[in-house]
Amino acid sequence: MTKVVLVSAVALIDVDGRVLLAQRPEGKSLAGMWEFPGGKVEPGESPEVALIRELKEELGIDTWSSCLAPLTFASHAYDDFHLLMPLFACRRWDGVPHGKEGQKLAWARVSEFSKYPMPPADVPLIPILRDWL
Ligand SMILES: Nc1nc2c([nH]c(=O)n2[C@@H]2O[C@H](COP(=O)(O)OP(=O)(O)OP(=O)(O)O)[C@@H](O)[C@H]2O)c(=O)[nH]1
Repeated sequence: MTKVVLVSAVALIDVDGRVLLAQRPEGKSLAGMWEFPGGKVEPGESPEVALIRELKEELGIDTWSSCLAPLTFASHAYDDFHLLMPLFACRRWDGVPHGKEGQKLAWARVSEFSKYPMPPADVPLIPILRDWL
């Protein structure tokens, strides 16, 4: 039976309309792929709370539930689990994002996303983000 894994992710959007992508480090699944910041929702967490925690842990920034607008979601069958991933949009945070776990970051226009290979689950999200921005 497939396990559904809930992962919360965000398109952080800067004043120029660029979106932050983070590269998955070596040694992890999908290493080298560029993804939206976020991570697994732990038991007892809402997607928003999980995202706020992950943004602090991974990027060293603070944001708030009121700044997280639901945008779309990914639903993708990986070999070993089914990913369900709400994608929020966020334009307000405190601090300057930096890769606290050594991951590379890139601010990219959606029109440049083809330069940044993304996990298969993320591919259908790109035109939605492009039309929305
Ligand atoms: N944060 C994030 N995760 C994504 C995206 N697209 C996508 O398929 N994922 C998958 O969602 C899961 C996120 O888990 P995670 O980031 O909290 O945990 P992890 O690095 O330890 O993953 P792992 O257990 O697969 O190694 C990973 O399997 C990752 O490949 C995305 O755009 N952002």
